[in-house]
Amino acid sequence: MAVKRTPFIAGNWKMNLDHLQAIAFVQKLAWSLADAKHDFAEAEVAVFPPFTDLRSVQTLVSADSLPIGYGAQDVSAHDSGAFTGEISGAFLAKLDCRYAIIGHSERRTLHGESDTEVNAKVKAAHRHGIVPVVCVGETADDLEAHGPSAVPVAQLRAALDGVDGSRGIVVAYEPVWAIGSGQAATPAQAEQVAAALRSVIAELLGDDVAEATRVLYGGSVKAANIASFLREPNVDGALVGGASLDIDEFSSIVRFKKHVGA
Ligand SMILES: O=C(CO)COP(=O)(O)O
Repeated sequence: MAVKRTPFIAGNWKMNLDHLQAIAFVQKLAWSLADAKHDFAEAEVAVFPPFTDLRSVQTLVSADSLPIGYGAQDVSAHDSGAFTGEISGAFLAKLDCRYAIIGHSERRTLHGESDTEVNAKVKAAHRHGIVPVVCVGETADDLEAHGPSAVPVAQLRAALDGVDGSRGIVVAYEPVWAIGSGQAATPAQAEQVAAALRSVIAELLGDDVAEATRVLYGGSVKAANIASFLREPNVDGALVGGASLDIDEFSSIVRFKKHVGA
């Protein structure tokens, strides 16, 4: 029987908004969605602030029982020890983080994060009950040389090696050339890769996990294009960068059904 996957709209703030700005933002986002009578069964919402904001966001979400999830933008592959500057999944779990983004292309490119490290981080998140949001995606050169699916598929295979699928994962397909460029993939391109990624999940973790796993698209998602992605059968939401920093725009993306008449 087909599982209904709840669409997931995730806002990756990257290195933006300090903890005071984060509190104001999350409060206003919650008001905006409440005003619009957003049904969270129609779309789950989570924000991914910088590490230094997480305690403040936790306190606000918990005190006001806000229906907004949150997660970290990275997690250490290690649980504790002499790893200066790293953040353990144990600490994130203590802050009730539901998710952690792992293997974002900015970490792969700017910090040389390898497929092996991404795999170790996925396992570290699982050890602490955190759902990894595993990011994969090809560069413009990869696209030209290998087509759209080859690199994301290879990255996902490596990321999921030896992973226990019963602990939950989210996969985000983010073509590097579409990130921050204003030039999103077409919905058909996103669907093609999302379907290929779902096949990898089925092969490595089983059909039930593949059926239940949300595959997101990320890269220049805006209120104006979100509905076209969500119409695709294998695209279950979006990982939003720049547009997640604007309350009206992000709230509008979350309410994707309302503004395009989808
Ligand atoms: O990298 C992204 C989210 O992780 C996408 O960023 P943009 O939405 O700014 O293109």
